[in-house]
Amino acid sequence: MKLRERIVLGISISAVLFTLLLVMDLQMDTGYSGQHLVYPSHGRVKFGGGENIRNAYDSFQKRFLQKANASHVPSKEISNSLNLFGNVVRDIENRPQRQFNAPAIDQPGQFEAPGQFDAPGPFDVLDSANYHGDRNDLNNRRVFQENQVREQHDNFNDLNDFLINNPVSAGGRSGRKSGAGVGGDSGDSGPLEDPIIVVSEEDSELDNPTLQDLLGLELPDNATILDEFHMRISKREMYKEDDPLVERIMDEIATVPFTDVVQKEGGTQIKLIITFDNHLQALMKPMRFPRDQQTLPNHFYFTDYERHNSEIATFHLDRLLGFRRAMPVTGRLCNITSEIYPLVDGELLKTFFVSPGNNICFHGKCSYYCDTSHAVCGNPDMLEGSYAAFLPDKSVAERKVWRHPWRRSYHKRRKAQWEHDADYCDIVREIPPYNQGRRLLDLMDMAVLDFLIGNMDRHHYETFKAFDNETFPIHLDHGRGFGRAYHDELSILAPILQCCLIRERTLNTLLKFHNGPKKLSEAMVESMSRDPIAPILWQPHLDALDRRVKIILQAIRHCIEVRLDKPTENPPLTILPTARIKLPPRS
Ligand SMILES: Nc1ncnc2c1ncn2[C@@H]1O[C@H](COP(=O)(O)OP(=O)(O)OP(=O)(O)O)[C@@H](O)[C@H]1O
Ligand SMILES: [Mn+2]
Repeated sequence: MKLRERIVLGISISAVLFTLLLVMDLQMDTGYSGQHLVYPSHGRVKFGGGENIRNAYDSFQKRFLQKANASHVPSKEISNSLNLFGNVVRDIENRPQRQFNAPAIDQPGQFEAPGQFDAPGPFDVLDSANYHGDRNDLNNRRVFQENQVREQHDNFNDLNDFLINNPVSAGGRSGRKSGAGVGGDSGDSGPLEDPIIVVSEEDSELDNPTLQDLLGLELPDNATILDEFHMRISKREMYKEDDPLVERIMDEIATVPFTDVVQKEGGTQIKLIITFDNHLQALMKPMRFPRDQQTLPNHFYFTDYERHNSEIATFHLDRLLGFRRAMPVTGRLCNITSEIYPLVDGELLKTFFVSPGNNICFHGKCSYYCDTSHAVCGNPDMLEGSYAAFLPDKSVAERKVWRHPWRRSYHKRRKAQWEHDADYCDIVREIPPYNQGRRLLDLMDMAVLDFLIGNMDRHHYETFKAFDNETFPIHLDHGRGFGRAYHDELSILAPILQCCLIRERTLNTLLKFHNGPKKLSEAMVESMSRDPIAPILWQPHLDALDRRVKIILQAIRHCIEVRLDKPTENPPLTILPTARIKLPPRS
């Protein structure tokens, strides 16, 4: 082939590959199928059609030319400019001894091993001069304490009334007469434009096929209990309420010997895929630091270490809230030397070492925190981790990946559209799959879950393809919750605050936990008490759960008051994250 022909061929292939890449990226918004979400330069969102080429170009500009916006993983350049690693090292040096993950073996008693995890009095850590959290949070702690003493219990009777009289069914939006039946206090008000509380069909048992039904799967003779669990995953939930398989799977994952350990490819932090003697598999995230260690004040949400206890606690929370959209997760203590080291090979094996303190460590390969100075270390070889039962293999049950409409920008200066567009929800409401059915309500549920745990890292979500669009979003990846016990991040509630929308059942559940007799924190302690590495949550995080339930209820109350033009005593909740000071201009 002549040189010219080769060049032409090369350019053609690049063009085809580039187009493919572009198409795949665009499809992410609609879960790899359906219509494309595109933003014209002004006005409302339109769907692919006549303007396809122009829109594709706009999207291309957004996604690629403004590259940092495109990914939830900050580039190396960003992390370097944050002096990320430097901060961590400094912080570890400054941290009081008792907070080390793996103290040298000649400091017995300092490691918070399961059973011995001596949940500190609520404020020990903060009272020490060495508090490593956000300084503002210290003030919040005082305010929260004072409020607790001063405040009378508000049982949100107005919301209860509204619940009884007002909800509209998910299919009934077209009528837009949702407020017509408003009774009680609000009986004199006119109809609402949009429903606030929606009765979803999820309570019904109808039309709830399982993966087994839809994929025509048969359980082989040697099937594991996890295979059985997978077959029963249904269109509306990962597992049925009180399904005995859930506890059985957690018990087995917590006790059965390992037979294989490999590192999970991709992702930002190290995760291991563990195979057990009974052929079950789990995704393991190792403990990084103790439960009372707050998010490092110099870390962004996307550079925060993941917390194994957050993965565990969030599974329990998801179940208590009645969502049942997460895979079972249990804690487990393992011996790195005898249970992991003999089973690993290749690149992972090369990263094992003994630290100067004689603890067994490894760091694996990943884009963050996978080097000697950020190794995972045992005490001296015992390591806590979270173990999430594996999802069905993608070859059995394919999943769709969706961009979360309220994802953050993952750029240290740029903002996401929802942060400066108060009407952002109106845009989302018109885009499939958010324009009908359950999906928008599911995002509200996800916001409830994320707000309660303080997770700011929900960039994508996944659904099972077999169930099409009228199915639950899988609740995955909760390693970044429970980092700041004295800060309630209202921006996580943006979907609820901007849409003024919540599923009736979720609101009922929140009211139930708020008014008791069992508070959410109590139900959580009870639910997590059987975990092998209980207690899972530091008391201030449990207190935060109860406090945040109330904030969500206040947000819904505020929505109703504004919609009904009622005088409101409550100031609006602001969704903007705490303003950060700016660097002064350089002369
Ligand atoms: N229980 C599970 N079983 C099988 N696969 C899982 C499970 N949990 C998560 N995954 C897959 O592994 C991927 C990475 O997991 P996860 O998001 O928890 O880790 P991560 O390091 O936080 O990744 P990222 O940094 O990309 O968000 C997920 O996108 C999901 O597809
Ligand atoms: Mn993640």
